[in-house]
Amino acid sequence: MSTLAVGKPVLTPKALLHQKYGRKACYRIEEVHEPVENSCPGLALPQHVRCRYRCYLELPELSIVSDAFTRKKDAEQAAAQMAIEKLGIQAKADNLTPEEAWDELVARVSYLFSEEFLSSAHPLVGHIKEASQREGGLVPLSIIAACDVKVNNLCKLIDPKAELDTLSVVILILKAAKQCGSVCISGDLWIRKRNPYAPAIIQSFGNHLSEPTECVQVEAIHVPCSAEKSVGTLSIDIVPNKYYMDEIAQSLGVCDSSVVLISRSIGKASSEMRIYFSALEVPLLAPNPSLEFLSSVEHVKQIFNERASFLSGQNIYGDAILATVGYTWRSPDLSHEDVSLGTYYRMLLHRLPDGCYKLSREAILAAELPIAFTTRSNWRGLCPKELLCMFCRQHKLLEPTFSVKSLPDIVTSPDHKPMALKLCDKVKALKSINEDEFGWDGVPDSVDEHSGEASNFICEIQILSRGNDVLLEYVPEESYRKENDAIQNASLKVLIWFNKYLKQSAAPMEILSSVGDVQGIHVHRQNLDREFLLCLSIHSVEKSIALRKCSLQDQIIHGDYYIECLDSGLSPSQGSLACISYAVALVMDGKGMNELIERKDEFEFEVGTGAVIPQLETCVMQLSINQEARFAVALPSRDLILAAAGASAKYFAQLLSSDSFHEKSCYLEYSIKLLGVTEPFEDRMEQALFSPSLSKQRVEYALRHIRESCAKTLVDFGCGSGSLLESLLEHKTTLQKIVGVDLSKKSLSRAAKMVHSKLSMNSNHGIQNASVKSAELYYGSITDFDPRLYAFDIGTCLEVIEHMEEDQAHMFGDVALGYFCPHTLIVSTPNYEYNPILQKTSSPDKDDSMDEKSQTSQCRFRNHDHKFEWTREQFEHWASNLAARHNYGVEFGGVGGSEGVEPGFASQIAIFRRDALHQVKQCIMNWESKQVYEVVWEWTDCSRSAAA
Ligand SMILES: C[S@@+](CC[C@H](N)C(=O)[O-])C[C@H]1O[C@@H](n2cnc3c(N)ncnc32)[C@H](O)[C@@H]1O
Ligand SMILES: [Mg+2]
Repeated sequence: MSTLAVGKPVLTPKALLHQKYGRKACYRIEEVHEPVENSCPGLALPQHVRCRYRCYLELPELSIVSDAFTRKKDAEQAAAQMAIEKLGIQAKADNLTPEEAWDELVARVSYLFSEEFLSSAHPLVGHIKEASQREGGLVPLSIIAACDVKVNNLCKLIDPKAELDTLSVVILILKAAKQCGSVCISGDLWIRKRNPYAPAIIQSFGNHLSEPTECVQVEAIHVPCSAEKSVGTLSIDIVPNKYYMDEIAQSLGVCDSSVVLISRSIGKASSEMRIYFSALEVPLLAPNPSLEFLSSVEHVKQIFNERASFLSGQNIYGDAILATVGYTWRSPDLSHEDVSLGTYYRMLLHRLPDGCYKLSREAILAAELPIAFTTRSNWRGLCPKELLCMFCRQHKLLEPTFSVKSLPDIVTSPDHKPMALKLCDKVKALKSINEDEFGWDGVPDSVDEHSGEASNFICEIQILSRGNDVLLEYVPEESYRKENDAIQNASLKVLIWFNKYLKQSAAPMEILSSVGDVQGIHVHRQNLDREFLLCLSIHSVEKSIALRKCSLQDQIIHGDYYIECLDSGLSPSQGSLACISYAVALVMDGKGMNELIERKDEFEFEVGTGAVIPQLETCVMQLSINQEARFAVALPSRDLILAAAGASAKYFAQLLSSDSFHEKSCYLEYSIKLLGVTEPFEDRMEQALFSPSLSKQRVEYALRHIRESCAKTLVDFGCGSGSLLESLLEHKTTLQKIVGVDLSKKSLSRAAKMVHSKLSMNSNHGIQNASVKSAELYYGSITDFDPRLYAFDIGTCLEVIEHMEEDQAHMFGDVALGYFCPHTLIVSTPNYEYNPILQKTSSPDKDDSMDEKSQTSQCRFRNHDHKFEWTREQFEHWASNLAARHNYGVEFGGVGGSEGVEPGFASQIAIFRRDALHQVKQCIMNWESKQVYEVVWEWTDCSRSAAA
C-alpha cells in the first residue's frame, strides 16, 4: 500500500488571494522587451532582446505591478505576493485548527447548495443542474469531493489522510452534511438540498443546460486491479438526458453513481482526466469506518489498484476507469475527450526521467536520455533542469533546490593538453570551452572581462519529499565556466541516477551509487524507497510482462542496404549534430507483416552523447549525407511500443497479444537517412588539441607582425566576433584606427559589444592600448571595394577565405591587393594536409589501420561551412600568383605544428607586402568608387580628437 508522506498544503500567493477575492482578482500580463546583457551604444543593428513578463494585478482595494520575470506565472505569483504583503493577508486555511476547519466545512457544504452558488462557474453547478432534472435532485457526494478544492483542503486539515484517500473526504462531507440544516443525505451517498430550488430556477436550468443532443461515445481506459491483467479500452456513452456518472457506474458494475469514487484530476491542472472506481470495493458502508480500520483490513490491501493509484497519487481500490469527462470552470457544457491506450502508456512513460525526455522529443523509439550535456546549442528537447523539475512534480515531491556556487580559484582546464585526448577527456575539454552561443571564434561568454580568466560554477542539488524529508543530495565534483552549464549538468546527473534507480531498484545502493560516472550522489534510501514504492512496484510488474526477447541478437545491425550515392565525404563524428529522418516498423517475419510505429522527417541529435539508442548512433556514424540504412533490434518493452504507437496503441496491443505473434520472429526495423551533419565547431577542436588554442596562436602571430610593422591603421577583413580586434585593444601597439568588416550581422553585434566594452575599460583605466583613436565596424562583403578602407597600413584576413567559394576567394585576393592596397596583408587558412592529425585525434574510434594516404583522401573539412581547404601547394600557388599580379612580395608561415615538420602548420599563413618601388596606381579611380559598406558601429575618442 502506498504510504506517501503527506505534508501540509502550502498555498501559493495566488491561491491565497483567490480564497479571499475569487474572480475579483484580475491579472493582466504584459510583455517587456529588454535588450540582452551589455548593450552597445551606437550599434546600428537590431540587438538581441529578451521577452519578459510583468503582471498587473487589480484588486478591489488596490493595484499592483510586478517586476519583470521570464515566466508569466512567476510574474503573477510575485504580484500576488506583493498584494498579500500590502494587505497583510494571512494564509487562513493554514492557520485553522481541525475544529475550525470542521465548522468551515459544514458552512461550505451548505453554501454549495445555496441559490447564490448557482450563479458561479463552479464545475459542481453543472452536476446540480443535471440533478435537478432527475427525480429527487440527488447529487453523488463523491462529486463534491472531486470538484471542490476548498472542501478538499478543509478535509485535509481535519484529517491529513484525506490527501490520499477520496473515501475519507466523502466520509467527512457525509458527516458535515448531516450537521447542516440546508441539505440532507439520501440513501448512503447522495446529497440534496433540503428545500427544493424555486421552480423558476429549475426552469432556467432546463433552458441553460446544454447537454449533448445526440449520443456520444467517449473512449476511456480500463485499469484492472490485478496487475496481471492488461490495461484495455472501453467506451462510455454520453446519452442525452442521462447522467454520465450513471454510465460510468454501469461500466464499473455498480448500481448507481453515488457509489462511484473519483480521484483528483490527473496531468495538467486544467485537465478533467480522473480515475473512477467503486466505493463498494471498500467496506465503506460499515458504520463509522475509520481510515485506520480500513487500511488494516487485509481485503483492502488485496484490492488496492497499484497502477491507478500510481497515476492519480491517491489510493484507488478495485478495477478502475480512467476517463476525461466532466464539468469545468471554463464552460457550462459537459466536456469530454477520448483517452486512448497510447495516452495511458505515455503517462506511465512520462514518470521516468528517460521517458520524459523521449516524450519531449516525440521520439520514443529513437531518443535516449543523453549521458552528457555538452553545450546548450547541441541539446535537443527539454533541458535537464526542466526535466528534473517535472520529474519531482510528477512524483509529488518538492521542487528541487539548486544551490549554485562560484569558485573563482578552480582551474577548469589544464594548461598543457596532450595531443591525443581520450574521448572522456575530450568531452571534458569541450565542455570547458562551451562556445555554444558563439558562431565563429568561440569566445566563451562567461569569461570574466577584466581578467580574461573564467570563473567556475558548481551546482548542488537537493531533492526533498513533500513532507520535507531529504531523499537525495548531489554535490558535484566538476565545475563549469557557465552557471547554466553547472545547473544543467548537475540536473542531468540526478536524472540519470533516478533513471537507474527506478530501473534497477533491486540493486543494492552501493551499486546504484557508483553506476556510470554518477558520483557525489548521497541518498537516503529509506525515504527514497517510501516515496517511490508504487513506482518501483509498477515498474517491476511491467518488466515481468515485458515481451519475450526475440531471436534476433540485440545490438546487431544487419541488412545494410546502403543506397549508392556520391559520397559527400561528410559523416558525423563525435560532437557533431546529425540530422536524420527515420521510421520504425514492427516486423513479423513469418507473417510478412511490417507495421509502421514511429516516424520523423527531421530529427537532430548530438553524436557521442548517447542521445539515441546505441544501434542508431553506430549506424549513423557509418553513413554519409544522403545515404540510407536499415537495421533491426530486438523488441523493447510492450509499454514502450504502445507509448510510441499513440493513437494506434490499441491495434498494436492486439497484435502483440495475438498468438501468432509469439510464434513468429519479431523485431523492430529502423530505416534511417542521414540528411545533414553539423560538424563541431572547428575552434572547439582547435581549443581541445592545441595549447594555447590555435585561434589564440593565430591572433598572437598577427599581433607580432602588426607590432613589427608599426602600423597606424588596420582593417580586419572578415572580423567575425572581433577576436583579433579584442586582442589589439588588450596589447600595446601603434594602431590609431581599427576597422572590422564582415557579412554576419550577428557576429558584428558581438564584435561591437566587445570592442565597446574594451574601449570603455581602456579609457576608464587609462591602460592597455590607449593609442587607438577610432574604431569602426562595417557590414559588407570583402569581395566588394569600399574606398574608405583604401591603403591602410595593414590588413588581416584570418580563417575567412575558406568560407567563400573558391572563385570568390580568388576575387578577394585581387580586390584586396588591387583595390584596397594595404601596405601589408596577412591571410590565414587551414592546411588541409594537417586534417588527418586533427581528425584522428578527435575520433579515436576510427580505424587506425588505414594508411596515411587513404586517410588524407577520406578527410573531411574542419568545419561544415568550409567551401574548400587547400594543401600547402595550393595555398602557395594562389598566394604567389596573386602577389606577382599586384606587385607584392609574399612570405609563408603558420601556427600549430612546427616549421619544416610534415605535414606543415595546422593553419597556414601568407604575408603580402607591397613592393616599395610600386606606388599605388588606382588612387583616383578608388576615390571615385561608391561607399558600399554600411557602418554598423563607430567610435572616436572625443578627448583626443578635440585635443588634436
Ligand atoms: C571563421 S570566421 C573568422 C572570423 C575571424 N576572422 C577570426 O579569426 O576569428 C569567418 C568569417 O568570415 C566572414 N565572411 C565570410 N565571407 C565573407 C565575405 N564575403 N565578406 C565578409 N565577411 C565574410 C564570416 O561572416 C565569418 O564571420
Ligand atoms: Mg574556418
